Amino acid sequence: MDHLILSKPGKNTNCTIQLTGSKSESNRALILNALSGGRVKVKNLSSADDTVTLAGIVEEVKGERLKVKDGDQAILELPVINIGPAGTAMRFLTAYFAVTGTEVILTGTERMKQRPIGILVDALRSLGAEIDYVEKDGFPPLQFKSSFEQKKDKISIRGNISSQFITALLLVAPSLPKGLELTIEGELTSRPYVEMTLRMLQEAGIEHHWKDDVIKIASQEFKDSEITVEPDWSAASYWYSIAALSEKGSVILPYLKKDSLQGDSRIVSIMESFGISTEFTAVGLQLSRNGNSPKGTFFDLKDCPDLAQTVIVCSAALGHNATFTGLETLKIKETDRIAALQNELAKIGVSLNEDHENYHLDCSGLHFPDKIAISTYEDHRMAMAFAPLALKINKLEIEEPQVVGKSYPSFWEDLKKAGFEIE
Ligand SMILES: O=C(O)C1=C[C@@H](OP(=O)(O)O)[C@@H](O)[C@H](O)C1
Ligand SMILES: C=C(OP(=O)(O)O)C(=O)O
Repeated sequence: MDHLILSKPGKNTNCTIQLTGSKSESNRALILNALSGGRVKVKNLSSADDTVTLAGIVEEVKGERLKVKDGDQAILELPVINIGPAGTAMRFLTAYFAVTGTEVILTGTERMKQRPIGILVDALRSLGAEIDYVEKDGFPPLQFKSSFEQKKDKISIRGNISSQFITALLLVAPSLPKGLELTIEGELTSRPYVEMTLRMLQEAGIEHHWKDDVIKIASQEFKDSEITVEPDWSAASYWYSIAALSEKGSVILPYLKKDSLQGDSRIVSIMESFGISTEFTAVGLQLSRNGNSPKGTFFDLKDCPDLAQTVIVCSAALGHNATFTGLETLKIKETDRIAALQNELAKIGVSLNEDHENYHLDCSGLHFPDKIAISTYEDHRMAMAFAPLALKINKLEIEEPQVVGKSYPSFWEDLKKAGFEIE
């Protein structure tokens, strides 16, 4: 399907939506399951395409079907594993293949070949891994060699490009013969994702020690354990935006927890500023409008970059001028999300202007045409962040709507449950 047209005849929204499992938790759990030889079990895995892809690869690797046999014959060619657009899985598998000495080539989409990985490769090489770049230095595809011998246990890594590099190293750390002492240099971006990793390792029986910029994990065994993946808070954020743009109503999202491992649960406090109250009830999280008009004017999203599109588009649609910071990493995600937001917000007369580390949202020209078409740039979050605009625009065309599959395959079906019409 090259596009769909979204409309919302009634402006009240009342629904209960069962969200799929967290993509971030699921991807970590799959790596822990593989490294622990199945001792760490996983429940409620996400149905996100990225997780399904990673699960399939991990299954193949566990079954050793990827191993190239030399025997009497010369090795013909290495297995090529294509991770598609899944950045988290790309980074986690890089560490996994490196330290398990799995001889493969790991590649992804054209966009994946533009997403940096050099910092992680350098770190793994200094630990002793043999990894080559197949095309361009610093970027996928990567080629892994069949052996790994740990050379050292103390390494440093820059923290401000992607926390996924740090998580990737932490996940494999307990399986390293000498363990790992990781020093994070400079600022740490997306910090809650590192905390999530350490908390999940803890659930799997792995101790760590984190003081200032140094995280230590000794070589140790996983324990028999079971990880239950919580629903995805990044996915929940689109429902917050829908509630904020609806006239009235309430949305119930079962099984989301107050004490979540996911940093994107910060959407609760961010959306307080946009007039949405959250209650944790017996049936799940219930969000509803409290009648207050938007009030916050400065939002730091360094800890929760995946919320940026949701919050910026919602603020724009409410005509609420605000300043956002902590958006540096958005340029190297599924697309350059800053450029994508600027292009698409211009269609409703809103601009997002860079000013050193800040971005100012200027809604002075806000208008809602009867019909607009939103481009999605192969980015699930562009499609989902703009979809709530159907509450303001009669016919909202979303191009390449299947992009949502990356993290939230049932997104359009769920919108129908909430009274959206889709042509
Ligand atoms: O570890 C994770 O699961 C993730 C970390 C974040 O990436 P960065 O650390 O690159 O910001 C986030 O944007 C991504 O969607 C998921
Ligand atoms: C950045 C994201 O994912 P990844 O880095 O895993 O591709 C995302 O889901 O918004």
